[in-house]
Amino acid sequence: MSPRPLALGAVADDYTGASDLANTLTRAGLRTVQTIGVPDPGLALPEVDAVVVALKSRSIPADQAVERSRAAERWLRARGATHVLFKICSTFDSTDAGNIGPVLDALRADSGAPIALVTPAFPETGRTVYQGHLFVGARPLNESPLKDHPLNPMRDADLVRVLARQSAAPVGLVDIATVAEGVDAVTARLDALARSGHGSAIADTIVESDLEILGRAALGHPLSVGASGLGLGLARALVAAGRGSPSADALPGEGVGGHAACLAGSCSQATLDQIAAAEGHMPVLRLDPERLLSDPHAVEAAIAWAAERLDTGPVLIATSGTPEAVRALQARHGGAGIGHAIEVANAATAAGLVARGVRRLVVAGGETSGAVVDHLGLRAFLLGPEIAAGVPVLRTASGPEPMLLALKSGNFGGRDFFARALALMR
Ligand SMILES: Nc1ncnc2c1ncn2[C@@H]1O[C@H](COP(=O)(O)OP(=O)(O)OP(=O)(O)O)[C@@H](O)[C@H]1O
Ligand SMILES: O=C(O)[C@@H](O)C(=O)CO
Repeated sequence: MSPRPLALGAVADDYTGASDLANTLTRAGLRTVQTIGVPDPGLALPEVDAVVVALKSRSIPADQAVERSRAAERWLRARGATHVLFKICSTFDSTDAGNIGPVLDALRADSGAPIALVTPAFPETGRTVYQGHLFVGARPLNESPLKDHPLNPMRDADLVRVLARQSAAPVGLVDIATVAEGVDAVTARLDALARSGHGSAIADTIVESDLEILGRAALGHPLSVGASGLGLGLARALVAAGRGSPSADALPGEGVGGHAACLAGSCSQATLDQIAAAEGHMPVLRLDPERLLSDPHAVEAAIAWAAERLDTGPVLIATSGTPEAVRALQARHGGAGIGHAIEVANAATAAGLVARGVRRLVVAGGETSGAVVDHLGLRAFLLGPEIAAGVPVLRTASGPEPMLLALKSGNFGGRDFFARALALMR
């Protein structure tokens, strides 16, 4: 029997962002699975309302991001998705070279969409958009910690301007006054912008009810671009239209046993605070990135350090550094490419931990999570309980031995995140 058509398809540009979205969709009433890349034909997926295809395409060359996103979109449409959400970061992580604009342009061309509604807003985590400007809490994006991001420092809060530098077509604005007027006003504004040659429009969003309006308006087109907030709006609109599942709840927190460990490669302020808090209740190894780069045995030594302690409880291994330390390291080694070498080391550490019996793994950082999940060869995840806004427990949906993972976006979670995650992962 062929599976029933998907109510919603999503292409996510990183793995933590994908789990954030899958969490939101599940909680809003869509049964959801997260796949890593386009699923192989042999991968058995449960019957679901939504599939989030996770890519690691945020910080790769734009042409590769476009190619992978198009393949994911084709797969989702072949599974019956009439609307596809391109899931980007709620802090619009990108550079002038992309990859949000180039992927948006390509998916819009493929889907025949005249225009795509775009909003990274996620009010639950403090991301709002006003007059096209993105705020992180009370600060504009360019004054938030994102200005110091190791891979894509965000130094302009005006998203109409940011996206216009990346997209081939003009970018318009759906302002908050239009959103406040309701779905018909947003639809009319999108139509007018499309008629005047705009390919996309940044939509203002202050509170969750704005997202419900935007979700309903976005469903009138085949493509939209946004973070979990827009996912919430789309899911609520679909559930209201009878496309959800009464039993869409996350899985109960079934235990998998085994050892537990945490890995941090994110250098975001939230993660730095969480590592400091973890030092109060578990052994923490701060890996010196210089040593990682120069000593071929550094990863092995870190795994041995962990192996001596895992019998007595979870451990945390972190490469994360302060903005000053990151800048100094990048200056010494000539650029942000150094991040990739550190991701490779974190992935090798994860594999060593799993080989020593770790079955519950918390990873902080989107790129870091991508490197770890790829190296471990994990293919799909089912959704478990929510640890913090945007971060669910994930359970592997394939492979011989089940594992529980938490893939934390750098800026998400409170100070006690690692303890909370481990308490829910038994
Ligand atoms: N001490 C360090 N100095 C410089 N770069 C580092 C250091 N430690 C880790 N990195 C690199 O910084 C980057 C952090 O990106 P990552 O996506 O993992 O975290 P994040 O950006 O905070 O999370 P998210 O993308 O979910 O917001 C990775 O490439 C990682 O390898
Ligand atoms: O939208 C967010 O902020 C997150 O899901 C994410 O993508 C960070 O990497």
